[in-house]
Amino acid sequence: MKIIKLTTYRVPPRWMLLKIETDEGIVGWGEPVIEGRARTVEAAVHEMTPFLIGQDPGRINDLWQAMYRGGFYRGGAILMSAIAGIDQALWDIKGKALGVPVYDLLGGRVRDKMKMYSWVGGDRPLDVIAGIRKLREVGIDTFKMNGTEELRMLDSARAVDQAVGRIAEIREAFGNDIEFGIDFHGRVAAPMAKVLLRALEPYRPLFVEEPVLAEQAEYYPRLAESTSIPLAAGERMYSRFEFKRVLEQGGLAILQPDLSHAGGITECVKIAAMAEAYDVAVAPHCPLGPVALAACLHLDFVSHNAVLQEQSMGIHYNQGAELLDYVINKDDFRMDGGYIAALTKPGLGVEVDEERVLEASKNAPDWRNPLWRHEDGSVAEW
Ligand SMILES: O=C(O)[C@H](O)[C@@H](O)[C@@H](O)[C@H](O)CO
Ligand SMILES: [Mg+2]
Repeated sequence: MKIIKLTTYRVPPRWMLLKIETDEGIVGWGEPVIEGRARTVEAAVHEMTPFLIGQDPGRINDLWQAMYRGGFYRGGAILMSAIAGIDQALWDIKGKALGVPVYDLLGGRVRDKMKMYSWVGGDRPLDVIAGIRKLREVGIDTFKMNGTEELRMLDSARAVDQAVGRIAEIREAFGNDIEFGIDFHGRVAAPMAKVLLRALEPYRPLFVEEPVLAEQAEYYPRLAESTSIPLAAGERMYSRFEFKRVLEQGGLAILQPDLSHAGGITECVKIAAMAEAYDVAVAPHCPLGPVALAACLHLDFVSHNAVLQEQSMGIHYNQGAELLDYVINKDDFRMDGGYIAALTKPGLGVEVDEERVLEASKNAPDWRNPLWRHEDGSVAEW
């Protein structure tokens, strides 16, 4: 079998889908994208295309190594997202060619169902209680929200009380009937991280995500010493070589590699295995589309240490299209009591509605995240 064509489709709300065609008629889908940089990743995918045309799609490991090492410069959000989407599509092709779901190519399922969580509140954590109430009606009991609005490197007791007050209200309203992660979203600088973690301690969040920016990873062990709250990070780390360092230094209880940013299934399965050796859990990051989610689920179903899966249904970013709008087999993504069953169709298990994708790609917006500024006019982490 040979790869004959790669086609990219930028689609609302902010995703990009990649279709890889082969000379035997089998087609694979991937989701190479960095939110807000879809066109840059698209260019990276098209730069890799001449190398891929004519190659055997079944030699996923060799193609991955050649894409990663062959260009001399390597790693980073753009190149690893391009490789990720191509990798996902290659696994999709291999599974379809052999008539088995990707998890069966990786040794089979370690679980019967996977625990999911949903976002509540938006860029600024608003109406969280109402959001939780609504999702609990459909059996969701695990949530994630932003922990703060803009936060200065050194901010006030009032800002801390505001952040903590919201969390206190959640525990007040729902007790231990629900669990929730708090995403600091990189908005909290090291001086404030310890203050906030200490203040949140009594409310026992399930985890705090990106307690500091990924470029401040050396703080993870120090922050972990100061709190019993499990710390999570990973959406802005792009290869096992980055995750190696945070595992060696300790501090993270949960790794959150993104299957569309960190080299795809081939790389993230390795990252999950590395984490297991350090007794660290994995909870793949996935605020994206259905192909990215499917790739996450195949990793979840073969990883003993996979504990939670993010999905974007109802997320504040999904303006203009929802998680399953481009999917024909919507029922396969049904959640039951906050869990999802394995995707059992051959390959990734996503039947892409190609017509819908083509139509939507005709006027895809160039999504950008907002540029936030503090009251003094300086740039604030979003
Ligand atoms: O945890 C999450 O989902 C992420 O922090 C998410 O909010 C960001 O990755 C966003 O998609 C960036 O544009
Ligand atoms: Mg996050």
